[in-house]
Amino acid sequence: CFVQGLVTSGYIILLSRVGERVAADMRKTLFASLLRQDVAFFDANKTGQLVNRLTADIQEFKSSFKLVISQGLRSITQTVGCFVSLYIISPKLTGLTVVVLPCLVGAGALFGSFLRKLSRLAQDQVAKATGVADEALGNVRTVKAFAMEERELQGLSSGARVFEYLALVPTIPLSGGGRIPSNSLTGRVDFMNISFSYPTRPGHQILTRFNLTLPPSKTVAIVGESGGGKSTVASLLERFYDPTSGIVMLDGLDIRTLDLSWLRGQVIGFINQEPVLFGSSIMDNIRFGKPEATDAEVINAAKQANAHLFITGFPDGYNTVVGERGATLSGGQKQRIAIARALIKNPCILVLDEATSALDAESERVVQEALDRATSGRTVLIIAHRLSTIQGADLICVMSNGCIVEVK
Ligand SMILES: Nc1ncnc2c1ncn2[C@@H]1O[C@H](COP(=O)(O)OP(=O)(O)OP(=O)(O)O)[C@@H](O)[C@H]1O
Repeated sequence: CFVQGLVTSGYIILLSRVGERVAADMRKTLFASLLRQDVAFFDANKTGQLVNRLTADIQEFKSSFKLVISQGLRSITQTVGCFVSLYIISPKLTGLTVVVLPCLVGAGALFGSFLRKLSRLAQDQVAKATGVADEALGNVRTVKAFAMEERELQGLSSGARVFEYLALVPTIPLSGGGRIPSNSLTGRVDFMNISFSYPTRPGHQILTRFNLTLPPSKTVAIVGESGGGKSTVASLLERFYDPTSGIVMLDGLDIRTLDLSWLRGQVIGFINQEPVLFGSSIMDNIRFGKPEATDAEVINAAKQANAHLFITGFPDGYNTVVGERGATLSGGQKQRIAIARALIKNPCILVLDEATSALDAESERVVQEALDRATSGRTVLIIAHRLSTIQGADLICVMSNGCIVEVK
C-alpha cells in the first residue's frame, strides 16, 4: 500500500505539472488571440472582463485536470496492485483472470456498441416519426384538402398523443355517399341560402343567407373586406365545415350526400395563400396530389404550373429535398409546386384562396401565368385582394356582412 501510495502521489505531482504546462500554453495562446482582436485595444473595460473570465476558466481547467488525472491514476495503480497481490496468492487463478477478463470486457464493448447502434437507429426513427406527425398535424388542412388522411397514418409511432388525435371521430365522415361519374360531372356549384357560424364561436354569424352560383367552366372571384367570410365560403365548399343552414350543391346534388374523399381527392383542387409543402423531395410533394401518378405525370403537372424550369435547374432536379415546410424554396417556387400538386389530380373545380397575395410582383407574374393556364376549362372560385388576380374573372362578387352585395 505504501509503495502504491508513493507511486500514485509521484504520478499525480508529475502529471499536474504537465497539466500546468498545458494550461500555461493555453493561456498564452488565448491571450495572443485576444490581443489580435481590435476590440481589446479600444475597450479596456471589456478586455479586463475577458481576462478575468479567462483566468477563472484556466483555474477551473487546472483543478478539473488534476482531479481527473489523480482519479485515473489511482484506479490504474490499484488495478495493478490487485493483480500483483492476486499473483502472489495464486498464479494459476491470476492467469485465468488475465485470459477471461479481456474476453468479458471485449464482449461487453461489442454488446455496448451494438446497443448504441440500435439506440441511434431508434432515435432516428423517433425523429422521423415526430417530423411526419408534426407536419401531418400542423398541415392538417392541406392533408384534408387532398384526402390523404389514410396515408399520413405512416407517423403512428410518434406517441400516445397522436393516437388520441387519430381516435377522434370526424364529425364529417370521410367516406360513404355518392360519386358523380367524371364524364357527366360539369362542376356547377350552388351555395343556397347559407348561414354559418364557426362551432367555436356559435354566437358570431359569419355568413347570412349567402347565395352564389359558380357556373361550369367559369371563373368567379369574391372580393370584400378582410374578415368578411370569403375564405369561409371556400371552407364550406371543401366541407371543412357544414353550414348551419342552407345547402351547398355540386351539379344539383347536396354535397353532404357525396363521398367526401372523392370530393376532396378528385373534384376540388385547393391552392391557398401560404402553400404548405412537406419536408420531402419535390417529386414526392407534387405526387401528394395523386399518389399513383407516374414520373411523367408529375413532370407534366410541373410544366403546367411553370415549375419545370426552376426544378430542373437544381442539381438534384425533382429529387431536391425542399426542407421543413419547403424552407429552401422561395415563396413563388413553393406556390408553383403547390399548383402542380393541385393540378396533378386534374380537378374539375379549382379554389384559389389569395394564391398570389404573399408574392412580390415578379413572382406573382410567373405564378399568375401558371394559374391562368390552370384555370382554363375548370370551374374556378378565386378569393382575392389584388385587382391583378381577378382581371380574368367572368364574374366578380363583392361580399359584405356575410353575403353578396354586388355582382359585376
Ligand atoms: N376556424 C375558425 N374558428 C373561428 N372563427 C374563425 C375561424 N376561421 C375564421 N374565423 C372568423 O371568421 C371570420 C371570417 O373569416 P374569413 O377567413 O372567412 O375571412 P376573409 O374574408 O377570408 O378574410 P381575409 O380577407 O382577411 O382572409 C373572421 O372573423 C374570422 O376571425
